[in-house]
Amino acid sequence: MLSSTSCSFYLPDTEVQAPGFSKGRRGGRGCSKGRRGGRGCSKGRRGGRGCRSNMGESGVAAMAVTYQKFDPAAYLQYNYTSPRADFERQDSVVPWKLACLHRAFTEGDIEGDLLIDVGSGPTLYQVLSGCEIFNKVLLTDFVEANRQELKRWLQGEGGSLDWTPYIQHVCKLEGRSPCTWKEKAARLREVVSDVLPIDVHQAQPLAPEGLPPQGADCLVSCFCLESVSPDLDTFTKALGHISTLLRPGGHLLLIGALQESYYLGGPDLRIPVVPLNEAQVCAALQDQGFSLIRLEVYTLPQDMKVGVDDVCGVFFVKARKILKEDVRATRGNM
Ligand SMILES: C[S@@+](CC[C@H](N)C(=O)[O-])C[C@H]1O[C@@H](n2cnc3c(N)ncnc32)[C@H](O)[C@@H]1O
Repeated sequence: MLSSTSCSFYLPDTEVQAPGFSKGRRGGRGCSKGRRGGRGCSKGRRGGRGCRSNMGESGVAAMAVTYQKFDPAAYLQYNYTSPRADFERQDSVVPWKLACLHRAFTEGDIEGDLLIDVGSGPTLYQVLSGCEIFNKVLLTDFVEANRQELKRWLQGEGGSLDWTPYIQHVCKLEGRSPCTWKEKAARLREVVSDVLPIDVHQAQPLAPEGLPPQGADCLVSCFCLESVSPDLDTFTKALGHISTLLRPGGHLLLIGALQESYYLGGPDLRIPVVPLNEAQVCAALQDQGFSLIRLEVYTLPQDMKVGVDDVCGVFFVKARKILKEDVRATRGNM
């Protein structure tokens, strides 16, 4: 059985409930430890707004420098091979992420033309379900080496990781034979129209050329915002920046680390992460105009803690960008 739970949160004006979910074995708040809850001047629910300023900005600049040393092949080896990606194991984290994404994409409420993946890194797993729904998918990353890694796979040159077992696994989730994996790989190569540079710390994270003015129909982003933000305030702001890429009413699928303070982006490259708990994720979403549909939590089994980070769990969020008229109605009620 997966160490997965769905959670309910009661925010000031929103009841956040996981519809149609039964509580998991742990029945509650997953891996919230309350042990760190933010860095530097972060305090309480939102993490001390008053102290943002130079600290956040210099932290962002320092992270940009650190990321120039990111090693795609090492990162893939640490996080996307066994035991974290063991398709024979029900409680392995990668199959859990693929199942969350598959379910979210196939519930019938996500549709449109354009899917943007924010901070793709060197990975493709996050768009394996969405590529069947959207005719256009944009992959994005800050680091040139990651964009090159993705382009190599898209051009059929292989790459640092063999994605075949991932594609086969998603074929199975879709009720198809794993033997059809080549069709799915071809579909992905067909619909990914570009691999673009992005910076989530900019008010306009992507160059606007070629993007529809109304925004994408769906965003997916995995392990990006908390891994590039020096504090909770910067994380929340980055969420607001990527929200500008999404049309009102569009969906956001967000996967991230819980209570993680660092991960390895290469041998000897410790990248700091803002440690988050579920309530902070929910508060940031509400702050930036998202209405939460579902939050699920996966707790890492002991043997999945392989020493490349201090992650404790993983959250999966399905949310919707609030329509302008709903924002007005919400404000009217305040
Ligand atoms: C932990 S990795 C996540 C990669 C991948 N999405 C995954 O699920 O494994 C964080 C990614 O954020 C990217 N990144 C770093 N700074 C960024 C920024 N300012 N804006 C957007 N992405 C950034 C990194 O290059 C890296 O690929």
